Amino acid sequence: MTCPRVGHINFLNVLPLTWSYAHGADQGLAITRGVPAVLNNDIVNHRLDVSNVSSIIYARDSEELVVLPDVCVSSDGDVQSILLVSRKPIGDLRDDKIILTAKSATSHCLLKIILRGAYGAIPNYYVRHITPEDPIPEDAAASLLIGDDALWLYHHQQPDLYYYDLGHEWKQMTGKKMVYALWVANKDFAAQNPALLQLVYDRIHHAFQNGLAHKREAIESILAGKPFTYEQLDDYLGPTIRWELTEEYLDGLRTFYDLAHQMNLIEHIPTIKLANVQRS
Ligand SMILES: C=C(O[C@@H]1C=C(C(=O)O)C=C[C@H]1O)C(=O)O
Repeated sequence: MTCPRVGHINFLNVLPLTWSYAHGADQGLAITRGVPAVLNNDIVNHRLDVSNVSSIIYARDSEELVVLPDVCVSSDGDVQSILLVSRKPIGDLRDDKIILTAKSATSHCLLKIILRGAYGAIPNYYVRHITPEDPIPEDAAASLLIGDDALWLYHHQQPDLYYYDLGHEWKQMTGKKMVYALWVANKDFAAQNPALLQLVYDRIHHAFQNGLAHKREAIESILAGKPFTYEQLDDYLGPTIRWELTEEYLDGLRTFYDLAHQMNLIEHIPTIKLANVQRS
């Protein structure tokens, strides 16, 4: 049996899954680790069979993909790790230059929707590699960071800069939950390999449950190599980041797709097609 090729975004926001993969759940899976922008590209180009990807990618390629049920990366309000850091208050940004992290896709759209919809601003956006230690280049007014970079920045705020949590801003603007990442499978892989698809779904779904049951151990296992305290990660993983793709989260995702479409960020509003697996 060939191993399904599975992508894994190596951010702390999926630590329960990372921990489970390190404790046997990766058996029989060929796992590729990377940042969202790279894995987004890999799944669309058939270099992966299943991956967690930026949620906007499904809207851009929904004809080729199916969504795994029950798992996602989301928040109901504050997310801590999708952050706009700015030299001026958000309401004063107009046609300024804003740098977008090259790691992301969903947060780029989320920021454009929020700045246009809630603040009437249409800034000039540029995609670049940025580091949390020096987040806003000289020539720019603000920067957007995601993942562990943003979480670090969230905990190391400078008094002369302004910080905006986009999960918070989204909730304020729409009243909805927000889904940042989905697990998707290539449609051909799903159609031709139903047993392997079921295996990957079971593995990922159980791995989250198992990783969460070992939350303390999972956090302690990575503390030495990461610039966060136990308390910061305990708060981030669970109350803040959510992983259940329930109807309420799907509703938030549909609103995101609607608004992205209104702003011409996606060509059509996709119907969310769930993969045909036995739910566990
Ligand atoms: C919550 C987050 O969501 C991430 C944001 C993504 C994006 O902006 O494309 C992709 C995957 C998610 O894991 C985060 O960055 O911490």
